Amino acid sequence: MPPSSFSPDLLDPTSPAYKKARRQHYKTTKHRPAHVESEWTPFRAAEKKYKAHFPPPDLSKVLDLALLDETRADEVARGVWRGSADAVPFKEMTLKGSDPSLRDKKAYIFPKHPGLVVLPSFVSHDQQRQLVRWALRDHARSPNETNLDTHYILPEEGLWNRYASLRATGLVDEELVQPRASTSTAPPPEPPGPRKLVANEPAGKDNYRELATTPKPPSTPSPTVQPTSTASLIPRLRWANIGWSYHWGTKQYDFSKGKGVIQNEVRQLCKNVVRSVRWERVLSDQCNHEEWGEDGPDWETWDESYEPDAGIVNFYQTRDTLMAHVDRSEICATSPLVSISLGCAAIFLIGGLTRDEAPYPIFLRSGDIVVMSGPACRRAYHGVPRILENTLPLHMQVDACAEDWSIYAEYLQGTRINVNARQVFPRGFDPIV
Ligand SMILES: O=C(O)CCC(=O)C(=O)O
Ligand SMILES: [Fe+2]
Repeated sequence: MPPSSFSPDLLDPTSPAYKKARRQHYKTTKHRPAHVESEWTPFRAAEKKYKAHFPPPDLSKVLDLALLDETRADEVARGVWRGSADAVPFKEMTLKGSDPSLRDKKAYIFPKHPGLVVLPSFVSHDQQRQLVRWALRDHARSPNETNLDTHYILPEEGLWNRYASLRATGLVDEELVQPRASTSTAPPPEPPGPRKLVANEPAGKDNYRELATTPKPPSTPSPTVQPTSTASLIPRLRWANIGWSYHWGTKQYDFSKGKGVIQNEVRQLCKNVVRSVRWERVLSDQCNHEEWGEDGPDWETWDESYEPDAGIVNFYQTRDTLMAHVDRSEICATSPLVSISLGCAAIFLIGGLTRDEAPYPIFLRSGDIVVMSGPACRRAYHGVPRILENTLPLHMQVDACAEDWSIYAEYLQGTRINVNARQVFPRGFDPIV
C-alpha cells in the first residue's frame, strides 16, 4: 500500500512542490467549462472546496475542536492540517454518568443544528486500536457482507487475515483472489466502485410493510473483474455491514435476511455515548410532535431504550469521499446515529434538509464521535469530502503498541475508518418479517 503522496510543502505557495502542482492543475483544468460553478448548490460548493487537491483547501472555516483540548496539542501540532476553534457557533456541555473518565470529556452542540452532538476524543487510545483490529480482523469477513463480496470469492478466513498471514510468509503479491463472475450466469452489472446515490423513499412506520416486501435482487458480479492479489484488494475494501442487512441497490434494509449481530463492544460504546449526553439540553426545544412521529419526542427514554441494531463500517483511503446523502432507510427517523472516527482525520460536512443549506465543516480526528439525533439532524444532508493526508496520530503509529500493531499502523497511514451504528425500529415497534 503506498503511503499518501501529500507533501506538507504543498501548503507553502513558494515551494517547488506547490509550483509543480499548480502547473499540473492548470493543465488538467484549462478545458473545463467555466459556468458550472454557479450551478452548484451550497452543499456541492463546500464538497468541491474541501475535496480539491490543488490549491490545498483553506481549513480556517473548519471547526477543529481538538484545538480546545491541551492534551491533544501534540496531535494537532504534528499534522500539517488544522482548522479553527471558533469557525461556527457552539455550546460546550459536560457529560453525565459515574465513570470517572467522563469528567474530562466534553460534548458540543450547535444551535443551528439541533440534534447534532460532537464528542471529541471520546474513545480512549487503547479502545481506538481495539476497534481498528475488530473492524479489519473480526468484522470485515463472512458472514458480514463487504463491498468486495459481490465481485470476488474472498478467502474463508477473511481478506485481512489472509493478507496478514501471506505477509508473514513473504508471499503477499503472489496469491490471487478469483472473481465471482466466472461462477455466475447473471447479466452484466455495474463495475465495483464507491457507494452510488440512489433516490430512495424515506422509510417509516407507514410504508414499512411495502418496503419489507419489495424484492431485493442480489447484486451481480462484474464480468470484467480479473483475478487480483490479496494485497491489492486491501485498499479497495470500502464497507462492511453491521446488523440488519443493508441492500445497496434499493437503499433499503433487507429484513428477510434476519437480524445480524452487533458486536458487544461497539454496542456498549454507542450506548455509553447516548447515556452520557444530557438530552434535555440538546433536544428540549425540539418539541414539535409532528416531526417526531405519532408517539412524540422520546429522547427522555433513550438512556434505556436506545439499542443499535444496524450500521456500517466505512473504510476510506485518502482519495475517497462520501457524497452528500441522508440516512433515511431506518424506520425510526429520530433515534441517535452514533458515528466513530478512527485513523486519519476527515472533514465532515453537515447541512440541512436540502442541499441548498450551506453545511458546517467539522474536523473529525481519531477517537472523535458524532451523534446525529432528532427529526432535523437525522434527516440532514451530510458527507465526507476529504480524508486528510499525514494525520495519523502518534498513538496509532507503528511504535505505539504491541508488535502485531505494525500491519494495522501501516494500513492506517493512508486510511480513515468510520464505524456507525443506528437503531432501525422505534421503541415498541414489532417488525414482523
Ligand atoms: O464517515 C463518516 O463520518 C460518515 C459516514 C456516513 O455518513 C454513513 O455511513 O452514512
Ligand atoms: Fe450517513
